[in-house]
Amino acid sequence: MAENGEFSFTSRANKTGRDGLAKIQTNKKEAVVCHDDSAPPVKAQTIDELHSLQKKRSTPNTPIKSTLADGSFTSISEEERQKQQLQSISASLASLARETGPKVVKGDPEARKVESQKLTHTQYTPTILNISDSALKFTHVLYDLSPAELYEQAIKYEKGSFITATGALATLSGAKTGRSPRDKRVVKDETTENELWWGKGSPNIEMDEQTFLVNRERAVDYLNSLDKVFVNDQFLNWDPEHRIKVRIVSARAYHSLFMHNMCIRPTPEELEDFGTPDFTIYNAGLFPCNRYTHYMTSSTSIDINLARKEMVILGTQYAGEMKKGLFSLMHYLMPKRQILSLHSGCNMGKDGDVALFFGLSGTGKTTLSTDHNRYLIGDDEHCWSENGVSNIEGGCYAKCIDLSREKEPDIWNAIKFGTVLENVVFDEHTRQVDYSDKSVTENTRAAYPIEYIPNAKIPCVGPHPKNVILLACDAFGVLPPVSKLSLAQTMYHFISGYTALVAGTEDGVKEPQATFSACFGAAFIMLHPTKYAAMLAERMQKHGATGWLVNTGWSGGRYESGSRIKLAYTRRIIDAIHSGTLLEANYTTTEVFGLDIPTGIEGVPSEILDPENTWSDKNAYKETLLKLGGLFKKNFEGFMSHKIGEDNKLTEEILAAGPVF
Ligand SMILES: Nc1ncnc2c1ncn2[C@@H]1O[C@H](COP(=O)(O)OP(=O)(O)OP(=O)(O)O)[C@@H](O)[C@H]1O
Ligand SMILES: O=C([O-])CC(=O)C(=O)O
Ligand SMILES: [Ca+2]
Ligand SMILES: [Mn+2]
Repeated sequence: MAENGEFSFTSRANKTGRDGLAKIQTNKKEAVVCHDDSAPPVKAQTIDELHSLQKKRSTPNTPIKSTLADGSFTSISEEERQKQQLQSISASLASLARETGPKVVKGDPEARKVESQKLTHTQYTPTILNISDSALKFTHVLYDLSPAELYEQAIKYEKGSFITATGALATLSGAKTGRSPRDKRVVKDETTENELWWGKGSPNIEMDEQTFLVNRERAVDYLNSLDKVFVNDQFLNWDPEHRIKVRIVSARAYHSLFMHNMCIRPTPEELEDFGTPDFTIYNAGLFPCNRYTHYMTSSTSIDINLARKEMVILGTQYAGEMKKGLFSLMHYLMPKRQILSLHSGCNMGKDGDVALFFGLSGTGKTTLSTDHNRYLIGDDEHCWSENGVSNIEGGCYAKCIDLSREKEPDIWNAIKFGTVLENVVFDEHTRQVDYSDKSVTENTRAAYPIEYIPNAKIPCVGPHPKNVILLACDAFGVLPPVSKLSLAQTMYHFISGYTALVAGTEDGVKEPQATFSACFGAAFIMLHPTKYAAMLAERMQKHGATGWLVNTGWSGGRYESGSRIKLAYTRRIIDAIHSGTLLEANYTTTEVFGLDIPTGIEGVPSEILDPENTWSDKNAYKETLLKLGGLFKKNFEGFMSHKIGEDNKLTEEILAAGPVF
């Protein structure tokens, strides 16, 4: 690896056509020479002409409509439509201080080099108050490019972009290979001060409007200083009544392709009628924030301004920031409409039975919602409204570490042309990915459109959930592989949001690290956790959903003596939940956590169902169990004074549903 953190594949990558192609010298008069190919000659006089034939122009879209003052529709010319679109993009990229937008022109600056002299740019020139050099410069916009075009852009201009053996686009996200929650700021104004969750435990770090504008200007100036920017206009939420229009302005083809895959892709007709976006992201990627700016504590800042409907990203190229930034937005907008937003996966059986999968990062939402025998509604972000469930996204974001074809065939097969593969390591020659390699990061990821999963349910909506499955990866090895929960227990564990991972291995000390993250996604919620919990309780009660706690972590002892529960067993457990057989099983109740555990499940060794059986040292088991119980209690102290729902009854039940000892 080179010192800049990027891979260098010296010889191979640089051999191709750097010097451009030489002009063919054709000589018509000498065409009598006998050639062994009998095909008609190519209809081009020069190589450039030949290349221009290769790219077929897309068939024009259906007639473009625009609304007249009297409400009737009229067709507008392609030229006029382009002009309107460019005006909208120019307005998006406008400097607020100078009150002027950049001169925006569509297309790749490289492709236009030759023609540029004769080209008349369709430009937007607003009333210019102050002219500066930046206002005289053109910014080329690569608008809603196709995956193929984005591949070309990435490979040509973004170091670290390669096509893997199965056709995916391998990329590097730079210095950041995960989100930066401590750099996520939200503008506190008169409205958000009262509406949002602030203070201890809240993910919303405050910033003021002025500072937001400073960062926004920095991002916009950076983007406008580039030769070209990428713009995606897309949707969030498959529920047509509550669809949100988002625009993403970014500096990298990687980011544009990532969002193309992760958000809902508009049809050409929908794109024509797109209009003004409801929310805009300015992703300046590697360009840092100014550390002398008020509130800045590092070179990274991810800033949300709900009033302005904008988000600015400075100093990180990790694409997950965009995805999860929009999720935060939905966690604000949806509850305002009485819709519950959830960090969960979701799938549906042949009979229409829907299951939600909650859990923190790496606990199995994507793995377990991607089930060959069920329809995938979504792997990570959903809404639960009066009408049922809907996916917020149009793609999946799967963890790839140790991915295997046998255990996760549908995810494996989704890693093909169009898929973004982040931070993986592959063979220099064959471009075969080594999924076990953690050299860049353990958080290797694949982002693919949901249709890449063969049994995806399109549109990604479904009826009210029947089962609510809470996933925890318990590295202490004391939580049972599955427990049936009462409503109060479901709320207790939902608010706790527990998981535990094994800490870093560098110094040989492997102590499980318990993490509690309210609503299994505290990093993304905007309101107090009890607001979401109350909505979940109300919906589960109304629709008769059953809660389950599934430990996808350790069994047979702690991390050092035990091992992670086999994925095959977890899948059998989940099957028994879906089929309804687990609801009918016999149960016993555990000590301390008071969890109801089944005595038998088809395809799962009965002895593992009660974790106590799997520990050879019973004292160590009890000690570890009490230790974890203590951590739960301590974490829940912060929620003791909050009421959940209309009456105090549920609140009291929830408080009593935690560990007792
Ligand atoms: N018993 C098990 N159950 C579920 N997953 C398991 C199990 N054993 C190992 N795994 C592995 O754990 C990982 C679960 O990650 P997954 O992508 O499903 O996380 P996620 O909950 O979707 O997280 P994120 O919100 O970060 O996307 C996968 O790599 C999977 O192969
Ligand atoms: O957002 C990410 O980087 C990955 C993810 O899904 C999560 O952490 O929940
Ligand atoms: Ca996931
Ligand atoms: Mn997630």
